[in-house]
Amino acid sequence: MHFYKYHGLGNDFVLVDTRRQELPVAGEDLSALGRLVCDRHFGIGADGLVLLRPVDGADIQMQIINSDGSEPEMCGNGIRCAAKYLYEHGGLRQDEMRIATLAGIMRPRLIRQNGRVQAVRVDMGEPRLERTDIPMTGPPGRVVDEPLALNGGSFRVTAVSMGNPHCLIFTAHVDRVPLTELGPKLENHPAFPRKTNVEFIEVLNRGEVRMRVWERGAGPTLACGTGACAAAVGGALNGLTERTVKVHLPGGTLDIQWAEDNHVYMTGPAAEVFAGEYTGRPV
Ligand SMILES: N[C@H](CCC[C@H](N)C(=O)O)C(=O)O
Repeated sequence: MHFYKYHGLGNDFVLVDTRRQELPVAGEDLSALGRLVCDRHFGIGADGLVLLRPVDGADIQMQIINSDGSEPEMCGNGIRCAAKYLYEHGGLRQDEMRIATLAGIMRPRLIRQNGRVQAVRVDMGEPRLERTDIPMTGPPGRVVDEPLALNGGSFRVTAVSMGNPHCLIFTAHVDRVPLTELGPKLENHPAFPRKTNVEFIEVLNRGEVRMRVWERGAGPTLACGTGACAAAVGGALNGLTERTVKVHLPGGTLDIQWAEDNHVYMTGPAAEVFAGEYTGRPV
């Protein structure tokens, strides 16, 4: 199976264009393929598998498989990588693209200089704030600075969906958060019927935050695009930031704008690392 390896600020993906080849899976067992391909010892190694497929009503469809084999609705860093791949290798020589995902049609726009893709600005659509849309259990309404019981205590959380669920916790010192202890407990908290991504956010000023993320189905990653979008929305909802925010992650910085049209725009890089052939046994 021919693949490309990309990353968005260190959040890395194996990218497979299924228009040109069959997948080495029996019976579409994509979960098993995702787990194997993403394994950093028994496979290629990545936070996720990005599959590009033909589709009606958009330029292409992007399907994501997390490294634990689960299938999320959307992936922000992944869609920037997909857009760059499509322009440079995938035969889509256009700057504005429409990529169908389970979270709806996303609209990346390439920012090019000297023929190379320097960055990608993605219209990530509207945030979902209603509790049932996160989804999260509890009474109807938004989840903004609400107590969530954990470990015998409670955390003040804000919940935002960008098609995939995000549990945001604002903290004074993000470097002191025991991410590997709290991440899985919050990811699997019973209040989130479809689990959740978890973001710890330190507000530096009204235009900048620092963030660490524990991703649903992937664990700690160096960056999370949908998480950065959720953080900008959550910061504004809590009155802590403006609606245009620089989100500093361990892997780098994303520029997020929650615009007046209620769409969230994410701008950041995408990097091609290598191309290769997966010659392991089919799954
Ligand atoms: N693990 C995430 C999907 C990938 C999101 C992240 N890589 C991004 O850049 O948005 C989830 O299950 O919702």
